[in-house]
Amino acid sequence: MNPTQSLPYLPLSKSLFPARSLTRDVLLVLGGSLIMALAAQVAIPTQPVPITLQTLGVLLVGAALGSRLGFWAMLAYLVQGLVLPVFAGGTTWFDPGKLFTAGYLISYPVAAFVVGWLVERYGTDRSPLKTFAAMLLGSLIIYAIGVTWLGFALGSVGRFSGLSALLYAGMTKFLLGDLVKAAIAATLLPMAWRLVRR
Ligand SMILES: O=C(O)CCCC[C@@H]1SC[C@@H]2NC(=O)N[C@@H]21
Repeated sequence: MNPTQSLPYLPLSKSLFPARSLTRDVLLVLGGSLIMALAAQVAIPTQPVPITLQTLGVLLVGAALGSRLGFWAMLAYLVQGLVLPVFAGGTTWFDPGKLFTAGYLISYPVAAFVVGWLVERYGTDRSPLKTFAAMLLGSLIIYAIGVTWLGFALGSVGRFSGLSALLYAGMTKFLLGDLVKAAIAATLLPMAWRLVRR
């Protein structure tokens, strides 16, 4: 049995396309990974970690696809990065900068799963405030994994210069942007639901 079957709320995509089929799921997963690839191209190349729209993409795709498909969409995105320039600023896994940003990328399936599960369990995407809170939790997961990885990566090349420098380079400088992204998601998702219910 599908473990998410008994959860009380449908994510947006399954409400729009209720007929279950493998084709629907594959198209949603590919669509989700395409949104990520596009979001990654909106990037400001700061060092060692760029500013990008990926976090907004992860959280929106996770909420709209639900836990299972959101997870698979992020996994598909990570696999595409082996051969296609789908990561920040048109890069692949073979870009040297991935030494520092791989932790963020690896966190995306986990964050999308958790945000999708919150939607399916509590209907968080129906309310701006709950969407905002779910986005912050998703971001926390991304930073927990991303910053930990970044610390080890900087250490491995002799560039680790203390916890506060690490937190600034890997998290603090992005926080204002994250609040804006969470606010955008908190506006878009409940608005989409209002349109769907018409
Ligand atoms: O190399 C990549 O494609 C991944 C880039 C990771 C960017 C991280 S995600 C969280 C934080 N917010 C941003 O805007 N940038 C960093």
